[in-house]
Amino acid sequence: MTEFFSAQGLSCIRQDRVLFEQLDLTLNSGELLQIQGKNGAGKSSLLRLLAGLSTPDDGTIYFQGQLIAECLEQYAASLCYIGHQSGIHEQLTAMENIAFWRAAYQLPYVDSMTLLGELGLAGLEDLPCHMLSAGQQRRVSLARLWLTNCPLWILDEPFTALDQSAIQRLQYRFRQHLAQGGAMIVTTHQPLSDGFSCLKTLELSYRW
Ligand SMILES: Nc1ncnc2c1ncn2[C@@H]1O[C@H](COP(=O)(O)OP(=O)(O)OP(=O)(O)O)[C@@H](O)[C@H]1O
Repeated sequence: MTEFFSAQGLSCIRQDRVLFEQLDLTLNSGELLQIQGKNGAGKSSLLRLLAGLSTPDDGTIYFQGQLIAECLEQYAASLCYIGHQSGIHEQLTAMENIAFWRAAYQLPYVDSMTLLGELGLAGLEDLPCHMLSAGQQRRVSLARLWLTNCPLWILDEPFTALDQSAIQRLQYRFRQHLAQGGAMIVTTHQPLSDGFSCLKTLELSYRW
């Protein structure tokens, strides 16, 4: 059977420092890989490689049996990557950001008011996002996870700036995605709650 996602022999060098080398990982449908490590260990750098946003110094990455370097467009269409940056248009409202993502990614209709209400943003739908707090902006950014039908999610510190209720809601969404056969790779300094039966962890050690 074709593996869902795998990487072999990955190396990454930044400013003459080897962040990691000869790194292997595999991910199957329904699995969550949590990448942990100290500040500067190379977690975001690894995620950017896995998302196809940068090129490894060595090694190969496969998605559904194909080298991602050889199918980047198709890979990008299967991937929902949310990095440190919120990725929202700050001059636009939460409603307008959702409308933009729906149009850009040709996503099916969604009741944006209801979704924003579920995300705890009721009453704030029509404010430009630059007027929202950091946690509220993060919630708008993460609304994409309720819109997307991409099978692979790669999320860099998704819990940053979120309060406990938003973290719980987000972890519930993670479980839905995994139960539907999706897979995800996440960096977080926060422990995940119980209930992730298919949790793998990878500890990146800080190398000098
Ligand atoms: N584009 C780049 N050019 C040069 N150096 C970089 C680049 N990206 C990252 N680095 C360096 O690589 C190292 C690892 O950075 P990275 O952001 O991957 O760490 P991290 O584990 O995600 O850290 P944190 O937990 O603080 O987010 C850092 O020392 C950083 O300065």
